[in-house]
Amino acid sequence: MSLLSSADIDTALDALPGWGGDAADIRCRYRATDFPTAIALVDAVAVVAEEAGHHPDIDIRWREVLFVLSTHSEGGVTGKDLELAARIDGIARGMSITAS
Ligand SMILES: C[C@H](O)[C@H](O)[C@H]1CNC2=NC(N)=NC(=O)C2=N1
Repeated sequence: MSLLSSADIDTALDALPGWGGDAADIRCRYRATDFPTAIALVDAVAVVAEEAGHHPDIDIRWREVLFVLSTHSEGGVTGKDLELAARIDGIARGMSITAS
């Protein structure tokens, strides 16, 4: 997949509240009610990431989880990252977890 411009990324991220980024990577920090729920979010994301063969960088701090996506082979953001961001957003919504 080819690299996306900052303008393309901004437009796509309008549909994903809480997500932001630039041509280098896209990111969102979610805040769960507690630590086990944050880990459950990471666990659910791990399943779809493994299926997709595309894996977020994840920073877990108590009940907050930061997901950072980029396509390493391309050196920036591609459609794969937008697809995974949309999947993560859907999982978080399903668990009633919102961006912090
Ligand atoms: C061979 C394998 O599919 C690649 O190394 C994948 C693994 N997961 C990945 N994840 C992310 N976020 N970016 C990549 O470029 C990437 N490459």
